[in-house]
Amino acid sequence: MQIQKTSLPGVLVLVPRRFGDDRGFFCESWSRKTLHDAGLDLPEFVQDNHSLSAAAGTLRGLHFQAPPHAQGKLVRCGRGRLFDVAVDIRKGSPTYGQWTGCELSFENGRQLWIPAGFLHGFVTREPDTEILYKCTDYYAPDCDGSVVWDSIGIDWGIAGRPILSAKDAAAPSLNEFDSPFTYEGPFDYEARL
Ligand SMILES: Cc1cn([C@H]2C[C@H](O)[C@@H](COP(=O)(O)OP(=O)(O)O[C@H]3O[C@@H](C)C(=O)[C@@H](O)[C@H]3O)O2)c(=O)[nH]c1=O
Repeated sequence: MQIQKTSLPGVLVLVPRRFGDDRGFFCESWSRKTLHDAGLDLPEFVQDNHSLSAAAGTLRGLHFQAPPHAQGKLVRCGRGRLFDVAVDIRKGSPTYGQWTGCELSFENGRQLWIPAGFLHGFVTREPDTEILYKCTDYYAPDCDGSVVWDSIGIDWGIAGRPILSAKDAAAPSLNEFDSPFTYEGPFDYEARL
């Protein structure tokens, strides 16, 4: 398992080991023990999500759940290719409003760890792209929130407008948004990695 820091402290790229053979490959896509041995203890995951986006250029986000149901997410791509993005929305954070992104694909097997206190969104780069992610809290529609995709200066790598849900198209901009998260200092694991 490789663990790589990103430009946003707290957000990590994880690359599980793949064992290839004549049949294809095998990989442990999640192992609490392997991560613990590498110095990374993530919160407990309680829900796994899976979605399919039929067309390339489909953008879902930027989403969060507010406390007390804030979610950390461990994201990977099951089929196809997508560009996954995290944005720090913790008030008082030295990196408030900053974003980082990573291409996740079936081919590269990368995963992105996005802690609570960050927006999450992605755009698909191939038709029929599947995303799979583990969440640290259950879906709580009353705590669901979003920020519009084009109010942060993210380079999504797309030409023209993406395909959006009506809800995502009508989301507030980052400037209009009052974040429910507050910065509580650096994540313990950053110093250990
Ligand atoms: C997120 C979610 C949605 N739903 C339902 C609500 C709705 O009827 C339908 C589709 O929901 P949405 O349009 O919100 O789906 P989607 O736009 O794919 O939302 C997801 O986007 C990515 C970026 C995330 O980070 C996720 O946490 C989630 O917010 O699924 C659940 O039952 N459980 C869930 O956990």
